Amino acid sequence: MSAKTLYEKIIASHTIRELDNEGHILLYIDRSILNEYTSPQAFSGLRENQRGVRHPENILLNIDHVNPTRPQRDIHMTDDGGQLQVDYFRKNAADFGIELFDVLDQRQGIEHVVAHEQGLVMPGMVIAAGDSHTTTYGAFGALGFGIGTSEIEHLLATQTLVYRTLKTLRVTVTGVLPYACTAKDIILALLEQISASGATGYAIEFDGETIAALSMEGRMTLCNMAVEAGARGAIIAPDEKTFAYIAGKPQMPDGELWQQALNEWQGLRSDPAARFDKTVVIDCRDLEPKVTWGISPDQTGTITDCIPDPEHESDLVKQQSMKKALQYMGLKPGTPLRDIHITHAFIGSCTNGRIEDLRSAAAVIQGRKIARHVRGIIVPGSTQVRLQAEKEGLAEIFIQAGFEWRQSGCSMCLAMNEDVLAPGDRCASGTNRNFPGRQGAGARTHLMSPAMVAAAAIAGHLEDVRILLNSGGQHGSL
Ligand SMILES: CC(C)[C@H](C(=O)O)[C@@H](O)C(=O)O
Ligand code: SF4
Repeated sequence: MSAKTLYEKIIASHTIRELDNEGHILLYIDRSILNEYTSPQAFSGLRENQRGVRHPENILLNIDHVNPTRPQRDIHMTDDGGQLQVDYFRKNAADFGIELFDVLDQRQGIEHVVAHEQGLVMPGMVIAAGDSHTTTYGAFGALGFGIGTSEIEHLLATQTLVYRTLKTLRVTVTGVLPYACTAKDIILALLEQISASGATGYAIEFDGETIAALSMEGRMTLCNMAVEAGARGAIIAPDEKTFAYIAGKPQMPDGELWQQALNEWQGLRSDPAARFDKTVVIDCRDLEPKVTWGISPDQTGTITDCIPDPEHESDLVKQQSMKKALQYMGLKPGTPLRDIHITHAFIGSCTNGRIEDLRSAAAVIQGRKIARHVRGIIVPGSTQVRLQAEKEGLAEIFIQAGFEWRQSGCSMCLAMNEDVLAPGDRCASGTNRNFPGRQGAGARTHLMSPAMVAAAAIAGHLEDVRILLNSGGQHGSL
């Protein structure tokens, strides 16, 4: 048998049959998590065609995109469109017998935070869902990818998908992560290196000493944002850290079954002789905290940099997109990134709304106040994350510093509820997308790690978190 990559092994174990010679297969899908925003037409399709859901027990419905995150949890949405979507979602859950995590459910949150909290993601699984950041599950050695509405309908009816196999891209990350750098900085560095389309057509496998040293939450941040490079899948081979993290989660097997599963999972790694279609190496030794200055996540710099000058860019296509970005962002070439003033600071999302993210932000914020002109908002990734942060005293640190402390949801990551920026607002954001209008029409987004958002909130402008960590008594590490 020829040597295989982990991706190829997972695909092989889920292939029902090959459909042609061009890489199309019928793929078995273990689980799916659907949200109120991308699933309505799929359910309408089932209803029109009088089809049922093949395996309702393998599907989870979870409200996260349009719900308000005001401190008082309310089951009502703020706009009629959102209310319609949620009402229909609730009806679909009831009519098709699918479990729903509604807004008052203690298990609710952003789907990519909820899934692993509940133990729904296991190494070796294939999870397809109506959301592009389903790649997050790669952190556990599962293949996760986003699908469109008609595919959701197919999946619901058959628990399978017609799938085109991808090429494989190995991203080896080496070096000890420098002080104050996080998984977010690694993924922004990768985007800068390979561009926002550098992984289109590929499934990524991350490996290397830096990945081995990353926490599970850091690995999730990395796999989550791999989709911003175009990857429809980003896997990390499961290791002892993975098994320790998932053990005991509500839906994980235990006892004899857990032992059997562990034995299986040990084999989930690429064979040493496996061939990848492409390899990229990211050397972290000189990494510094990163921020985006443009309207694509690959328009990224180091916080100590200045805005680049498009006139110095020889690639004309790139030059044009830089000009467009600077125009939208209201920025001039040569401006130090640290001189960019912000109006808002947002920490949340499925990229950086987990407990470790909140801890790293709190380490910077503790004992400080956010700048007077900055509105700071923190939206925990899930209700469980919120409760944990409240228990640990993090919420109190944020509130004392002047942040709004919210309920969980996607919120200002994509501004589909009432958390919308106004034209001209500029936000330091721990999220994943910065295209025009993402956080509100005419609003400007700078992506960075949660610790960097915290630093910007305090300083009132984009700031090097290392400066804050080095000054002021009790501070010192993330
Ligand atoms: C709404 C949904 C289609 C979308 C996605 O698929 O990623 C959203 O979650 C996002 O982050 O832009
Ligand atoms: S938090 Fe943002 S990126 Fe994640 S699912 Fe919600 S909208 Fe998409």
